[in-house]
Amino acid sequence: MSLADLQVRSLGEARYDSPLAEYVAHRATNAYYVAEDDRVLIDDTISLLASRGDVPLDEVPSYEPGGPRRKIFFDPATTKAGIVTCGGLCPGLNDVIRALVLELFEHYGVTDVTGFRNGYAGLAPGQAPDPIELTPSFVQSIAERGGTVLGSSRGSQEVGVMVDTLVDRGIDILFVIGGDGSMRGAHAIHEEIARRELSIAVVGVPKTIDNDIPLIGTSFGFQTAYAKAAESIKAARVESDAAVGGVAVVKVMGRHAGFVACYSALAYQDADFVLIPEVPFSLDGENGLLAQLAKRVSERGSAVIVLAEGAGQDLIPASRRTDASGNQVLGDFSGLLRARIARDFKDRGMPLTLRHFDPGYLIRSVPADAADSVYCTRLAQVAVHAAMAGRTDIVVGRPRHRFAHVPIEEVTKRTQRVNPDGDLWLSVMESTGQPFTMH
Ligand SMILES: Nc1ncnc2c1ncn2[C@@H]1O[C@H](COP(=O)(O)OP(=O)(O)OP(=O)(O)O)[C@@H](O)[C@H]1O
Ligand SMILES: O=P(O)(O)OC[C@H]1O[C@](O)(CO)[C@@H](O)[C@@H]1O
Repeated sequence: MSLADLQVRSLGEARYDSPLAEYVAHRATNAYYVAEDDRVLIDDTISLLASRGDVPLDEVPSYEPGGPRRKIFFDPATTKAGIVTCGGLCPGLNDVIRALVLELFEHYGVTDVTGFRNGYAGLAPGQAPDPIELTPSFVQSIAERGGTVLGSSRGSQEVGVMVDTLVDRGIDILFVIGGDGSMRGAHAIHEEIARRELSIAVVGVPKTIDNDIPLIGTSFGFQTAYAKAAESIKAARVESDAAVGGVAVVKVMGRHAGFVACYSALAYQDADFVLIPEVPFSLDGENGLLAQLAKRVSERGSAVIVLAEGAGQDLIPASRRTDASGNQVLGDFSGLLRARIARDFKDRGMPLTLRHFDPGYLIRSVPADAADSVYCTRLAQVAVHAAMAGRTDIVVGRPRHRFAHVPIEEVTKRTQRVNPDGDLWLSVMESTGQPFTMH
């Protein structure tokens, strides 16, 4: 694996003493890693990888550590910040908004924070309701509910128009909470800002319940989401165990990445088969899924299949994966699978009670659990420290268990997938007992 040196952009030289300067000075003398020059290799990453001989020292990524800086770029007294949430929902969005606002107000003394409504549409005049003023009292209780108080959207907006809005409103810092598409948008906004030679920081807090954004560690809300999906799998197990020839199909989100399916299936080890987009399989044939399923039901009396929504797409006729305009869409493999199971059990003369569970939107609309809420708070704090220090065109994340700044372009270059040869998939195989190949 060749790992890039992750160059972080900054708006310019830090000019003001940070309100947290005293704490930073204290930390610099006690730090696990030396943060004095704001650009260091993470010590434990180097020693771990180098000691294992996995990666040559010069290929270890140099993430810039997250955290407060002694000097900052923006004057808190005059700084105006904006927050926008884009893309699909994810547990913890309100937690991130809340923590951004509290950190800005309470630790930096920034008192002007605008919440743009309905995603990037809120940055295009006339496309969304007026922005709202975000204050500590407004955000105090918002994390009790799922979703986002700001609203979200997926529409397409002119980058130049969005930057015009930032300029018109005097915004110095834009926080973008969203998925890979939103981060591409954030990078495009940064490019336009740079082209106009403006000093506006763009900092992303990556969001995806699919956990498919690379280099950031686990994404916030992911744990809450798979825990919710695991409840459906547990229910599916109970239902199928109590039925004659009980088979349950639990469809979970995951268009291109099967992380939700893997983790939710591992949670209570209630699944017999996990199907993910990264691992192809056949329905027919001696080792195909249908034969394996019949075998499992004969032996155990029931079976639970956890299906990531993007799995099995290659088994659906192309015409059912294309919309009226010719665009590729997600085909209904769950429907096809259930039809094939019904036919197969009938052909085999086996009794069947087939149940379908679709936790779908439920898993992403719930509030964050305590662990995710903590994670959201810490990510938001790191995002505020980064922005106040003038970092731009970055996202915050926790690669290798260290909060860090990662250039936006690095996280949007590729998407993270379950490695079919990796230890997560091995755990799934061990837990379910399904064969490594089903062809
Ligand atoms: N290259 C780009 N330039 C400008 N805006 C973009 C770009 N790519 C995506 N966007 C905008 O980002 C917003 C969110 O994108 P998208 O719908 O892909 O969701 P997402 O952030 O990937 O979240 P999810 O993970 O839920 O899909 C949309 O408003 C979209 O127009
Ligand atoms: O229905 P929506 O909002 O377009 O979102 C569905 C998609 O969003 C995600 O939750 C996140 O990208 C996917 O797992 C899912 O396919």
